[in-house]
Amino acid sequence: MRTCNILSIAGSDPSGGAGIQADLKTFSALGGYGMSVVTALTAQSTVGVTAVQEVPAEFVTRQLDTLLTDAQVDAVKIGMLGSAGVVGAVVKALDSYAPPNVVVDPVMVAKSGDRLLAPEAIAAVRADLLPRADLVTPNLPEAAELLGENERRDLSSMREQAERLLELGAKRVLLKGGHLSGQSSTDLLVTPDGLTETFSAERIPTRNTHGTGCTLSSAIAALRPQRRSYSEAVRDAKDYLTEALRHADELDAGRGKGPVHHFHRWWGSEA
Ligand SMILES: Nc1ncnc2c1ncn2[C@@H]1O[C@H](COP(=O)(O)OP(=O)(O)O)[C@@H](O)[C@H]1O
Ligand SMILES: Cc1ncc(COP(=O)(O)O)c(N)n1
Repeated sequence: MRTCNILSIAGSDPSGGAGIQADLKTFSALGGYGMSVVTALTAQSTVGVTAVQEVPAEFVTRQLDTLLTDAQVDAVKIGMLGSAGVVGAVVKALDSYAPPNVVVDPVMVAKSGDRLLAPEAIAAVRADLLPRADLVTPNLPEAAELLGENERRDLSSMREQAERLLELGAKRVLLKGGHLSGQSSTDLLVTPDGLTETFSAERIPTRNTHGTGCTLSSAIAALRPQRRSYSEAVRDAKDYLTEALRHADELDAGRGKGPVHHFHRWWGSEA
């Protein structure tokens, strides 16, 4: 079988912990061939984001058209989009090229607290992008923003919120519970057939969680073409992320919230 092409449409993080850089490392670690369309440049370290330079929407379209008229992709991970114009450019490309396995991580705010999506672009993500997603992977604050509700922090509210997110049009929702406290870190996968699956992992005691969301969504995109279902891809992606978190303290990438460690020797070669 040929190696799967996995495309990341996301912003650049020079610290290498999140964004395009994390996505490409994840794709490689999991046996995919990584491609990338850059939507924004950030000036960013483990401490925070000091500036954002958007890529003009027309140039995002140019990147997508140039790539997708040539290459066939097996999955797409969508991360930071920045503005409503860029959301529109990505939506147009999804309609034109209909790539399979579209995983949307609706990135809004970095771990450092800096905004990565203009507030006025949230409506475009909700109305135009979610209905084109095979899977959307919000964290708890993003779920609340998309639903226009207050943030909830317990499992039964998470279940209700995940079901309401499905009504916005995504085919599946993985609501991530990394922002909860407790001994385990639990995410919920909800599909339109009414099935809810719980994915729980040991909570790793580290402050080095920069890029966990980017890594999880990229791992799902890389694994979905290599697995039988989203359920299997999410299970293995979460294992990969948990191990990347377990090894995060081995890195020294700055003074702030450090990145997770993409290191495939410990993850095995099954993928
Ligand atoms: N300390 C941790 N130990 C284990 N898993 C974690 C930890 N923190 C986050 N996760 C997992 O990382 C993924 C991303 O989590 P979350 O923090 O909710 O999203 P985001 O990075 O988008 O804010 C989820 O699968 C979550 O369960
Ligand atoms: C370019 C870019 N994309 C996404 C994130 C979110 O990652 P995190 O929530 O871990 O800070 C980020 N910080 N930078």
